[in-house]
Amino acid sequence: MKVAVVGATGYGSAELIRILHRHPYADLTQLISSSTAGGELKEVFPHLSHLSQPLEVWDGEALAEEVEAVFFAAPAGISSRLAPPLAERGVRVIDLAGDFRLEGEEYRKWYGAEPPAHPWLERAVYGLSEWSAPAIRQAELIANPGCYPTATLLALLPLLQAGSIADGPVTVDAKSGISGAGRGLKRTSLFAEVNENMFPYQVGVHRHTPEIEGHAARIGGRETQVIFIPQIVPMSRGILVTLYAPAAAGWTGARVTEMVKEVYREAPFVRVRDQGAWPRTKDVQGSNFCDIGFHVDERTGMLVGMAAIDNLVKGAAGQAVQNLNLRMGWPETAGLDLLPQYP
Ligand SMILES: NC(=O)C1=CN([C@@H]2O[C@H](COP(=O)(O)OP(=O)(O)OC[C@H]3O[C@@H](n4cnc5c(N)ncnc54)[C@H](OP(=O)(O)O)[C@@H]3O)[C@@H](O)[C@H]2O)C=CC1
Ligand SMILES: CC(=O)N[C@@H](CCC(=O)OP(=O)(O)O)C(=O)O
Repeated sequence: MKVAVVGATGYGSAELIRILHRHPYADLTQLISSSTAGGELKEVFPHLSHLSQPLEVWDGEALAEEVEAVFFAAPAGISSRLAPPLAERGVRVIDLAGDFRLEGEEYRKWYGAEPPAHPWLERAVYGLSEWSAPAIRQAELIANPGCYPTATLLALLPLLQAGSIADGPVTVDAKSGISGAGRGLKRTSLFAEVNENMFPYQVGVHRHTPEIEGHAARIGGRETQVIFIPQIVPMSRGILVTLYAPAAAGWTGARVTEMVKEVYREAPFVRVRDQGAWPRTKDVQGSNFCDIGFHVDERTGMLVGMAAIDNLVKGAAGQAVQNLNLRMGWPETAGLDLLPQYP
């Protein structure tokens, strides 16, 4: 099946190209670029200098004729304009940006912009693959989750569903490699700012706060407030989320672990780690795995959940391909049988 990527010169696109290159059913025939149309892929990605693929200008009409699915890997605000006309014409859309993840009012408040026009915001399906597969299989437009919400929700949702944490806010301490900020030039992404440095940013105002809370309520069935503290750590890739909440009565670390193993028994990309074998970013690097682990501190009664993903794979391009696989009825793992790169 022919597919296209919009936003061809970014990190998310590079990862989509890597994954789709080995996909058995999807053929990446169109790369759409706003900055480099008319050029070639190898000009912007020297690591792909052996591939000759042109970068093309956006033409929605032509795209709808030529491909059956389009991945949007551009910043927020692009897909809300360009994706609905494609979806109207039956092209499957998978959006890596945040345009279709929040309800209208929330979007206005946290993105400071107008949400996508009715009815596409309502019709879009939030693509957390492990939790929304039946809806994803029918979806016209898939809102791929953000990287931090993916890691957080995969650890948090089983706890909410099983009642293993008491009511009250959940603290989400989240650390990310700098590729999460994209390939654009920013002072906070410079080597001298990131190397041998760690820093929180957007504390209390990050857009992933409403995304986590909204989908924790919608999927997990329980209103939950989160205190979300994103931080940059001196790595290229990887996210480690540690969440804290008071455990409900009777839940030990071992019991939580067994319960969550059962929840993800048939999920090919979620690996629930045994007590002591805690998730590590290097164990998932370059792969679509999310590793999660749980501890209940007997002295304080606090439950600690830990989740590691590669932000560009399970946090972006990998989950996007997983969602295409679900949508098309292909094996969920098609193109994604990537072992982590270690060390
Ligand atoms: N990096 C990550 O870990 C994750 C990213 N995401 C989301 O995925 C999307 C892509 O992210 P990522 O690849 O990291 O971002 P990058 O900044 O690396 O790339 C985005 C690309 O979008 C294109 N683009 C189109 N219009 C514009 C514009 N007005 N301004 C700037 N760029 C534009 C550019 O490609 P061209 O010039 O070829 O058009 C650019 O290279 C974003 O929405 C991001 O929030 C989601 C989860 C994780
Ligand atoms: C390290 C870093 O900067 N990370 C990005 C999150 C990447 C992501 O998931 O972005 P979207 O929700 O916009 O798709 C950030 O904090 O904005």
